[in-house]
Amino acid sequence: MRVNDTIGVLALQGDFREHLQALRAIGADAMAVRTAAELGRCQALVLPGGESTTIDKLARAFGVRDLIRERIAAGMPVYGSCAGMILLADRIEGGTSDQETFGGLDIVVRRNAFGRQVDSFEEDIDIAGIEGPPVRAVFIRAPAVLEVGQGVDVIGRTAAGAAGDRIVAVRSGNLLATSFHPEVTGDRRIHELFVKIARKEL
Ligand SMILES: NC(=O)CC[C@H](N)C(=O)O
Repeated sequence: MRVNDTIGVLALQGDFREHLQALRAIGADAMAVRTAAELGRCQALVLPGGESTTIDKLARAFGVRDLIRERIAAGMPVYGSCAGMILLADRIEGGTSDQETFGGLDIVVRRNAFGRQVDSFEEDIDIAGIEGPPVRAVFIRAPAVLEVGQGVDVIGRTAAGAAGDRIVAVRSGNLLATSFHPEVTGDRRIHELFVKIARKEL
């Protein structure tokens, strides 16, 4: 019997409600996390899209930042979407000088890699490990991955078109990150992938 299957969604800022809804729609036990006690009840965590600097600042203010870092280092499964990808990255290129991340994922990201808000776009992307038609990926002032370390698998990239050939989805062990927002499309396959990773089925 599994002791605890609960997946937390960091609910300090950003589109955490959409992630909670997506997880619940596929039958996962999901809860909003704002405090250390709440994080303690979760065995996995989703870092939503939003504004990575704000989420980092609020995580410090709410006293959960160090705990999140420790749990990631200890192997907690985490999925980061957009700002969440930035927070998971070990390094940021072009970040504000005082911007730190939770880290744990050996990648270098560039914030706002596709331009400004007005340059937001959608593209169909094949994701390694996801069956069926490509995933409709929504990019909103999205980051891109510039470098991946050893042990990090690139599982999705944009086509070499207007957006360029960019790495936008990666997995490293228990950590999954996408530049885009699957929580806004109704296609639950990225969340299903994460739930399988969290349950150690993949
Ligand atoms: N949609 C998003 O999550 C945008 C991320 C935001 N541009 C950041 O740098 O944090």
